[in-house]
Amino acid sequence: MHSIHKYTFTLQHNTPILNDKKKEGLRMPSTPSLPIIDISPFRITPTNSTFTPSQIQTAHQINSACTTHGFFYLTHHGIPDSKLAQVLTLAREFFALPLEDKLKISRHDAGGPEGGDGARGYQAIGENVTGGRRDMHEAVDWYREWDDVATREKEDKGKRTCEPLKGTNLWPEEPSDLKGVYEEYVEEVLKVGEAVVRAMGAALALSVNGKENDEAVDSEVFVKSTDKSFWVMRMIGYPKLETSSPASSSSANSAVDSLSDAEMSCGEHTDYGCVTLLLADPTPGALQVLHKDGTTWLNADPIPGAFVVNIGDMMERWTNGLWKSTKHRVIHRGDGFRVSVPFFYEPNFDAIIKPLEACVKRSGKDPIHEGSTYGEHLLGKVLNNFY
Ligand SMILES: O=C(O)CCC(=O)C(=O)O
Ligand SMILES: [Fe+2]
Repeated sequence: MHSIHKYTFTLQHNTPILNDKKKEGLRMPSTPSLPIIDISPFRITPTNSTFTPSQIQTAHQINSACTTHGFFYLTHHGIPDSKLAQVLTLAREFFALPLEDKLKISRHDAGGPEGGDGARGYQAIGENVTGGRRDMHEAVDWYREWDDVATREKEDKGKRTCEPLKGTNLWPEEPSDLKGVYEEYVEEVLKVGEAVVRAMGAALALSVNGKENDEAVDSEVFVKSTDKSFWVMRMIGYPKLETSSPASSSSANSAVDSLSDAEMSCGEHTDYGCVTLLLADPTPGALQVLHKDGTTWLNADPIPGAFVVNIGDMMERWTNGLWKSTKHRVIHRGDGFRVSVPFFYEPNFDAIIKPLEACVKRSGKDPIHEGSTYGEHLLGKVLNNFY
């Protein structure tokens, strides 16, 4: 256990708050913080296989961030602030609608008469469950559309039943410009995702290749496996939690265990895919990231114009655990209604994800997984309510 456990972490300053008496004679531990990474060197398609000095610098920062935290801030990604603001404003406008309007695009179970696919659509507050507990948020999910969707709809001849994940996206009528703005946003954020996984490939190649390995990492491996990314975009609304704060604690377990199921905005989890690009409104103190020590929760407060980026379970599998997908959670006790729009930049549905040979050797461990397609992994998640 920590002898000093009452720290408040904020991202810009990371200042541990101690009372004056305790400050005296105390050697301050180094304060953890999430790194800030400029992705601009990787926004251009490489013309040859050598990296520029600025790419090498960014790649090293990515390797360090993914090894240490699995989380970082991403700047210089090319999406204007005005566009990010528009996406968040539209989310806020949608969630402010009467429930009956939001229910018009409800998510339904796959195979049922409503034509749901168990994945796309709106979930009201408390419908989403994480780790067996109801999450106090509402959300709409959109996925990459299938290329053959028009043919399938014709063949369906009005039966309106659907296999898991095989439906089409549900867009609200109001706000009327939401669909157009969000579809444009998807195109832009896909480019950011590509730049990030290109940088991650470079980071891995630079850190692993030539280090007692006869295998090398192809730095384009993630770009190739995500060129038809089966992405998910989730628009989330969080009402302020009404219940009182749990006993102040830096212990992950005691904090979680003392909460009833009504008290989590989004329960502790890792993301199940490749790379998450999180856009969130400025509400501080809501998103918390579990530090490597396994007990300290760090506030990942938004930095204006930056994405909070984290790696998911598929990246951990690819790297055979060299990079960890980190636990995080949302506890929104701040002011007002919080909105966030995470974009999950995922592998292609049929991409086979298994530990890269060079990473297996570097890790000195047996492969952590025998390999499966991303689609199989995702279907397992959908069928088990994303456990
Ligand atoms: O809203 C947030 O800040 C994070 C949401 C999240 O972790 C998720 O949807 O996976
Ligand atoms: Fe998450």
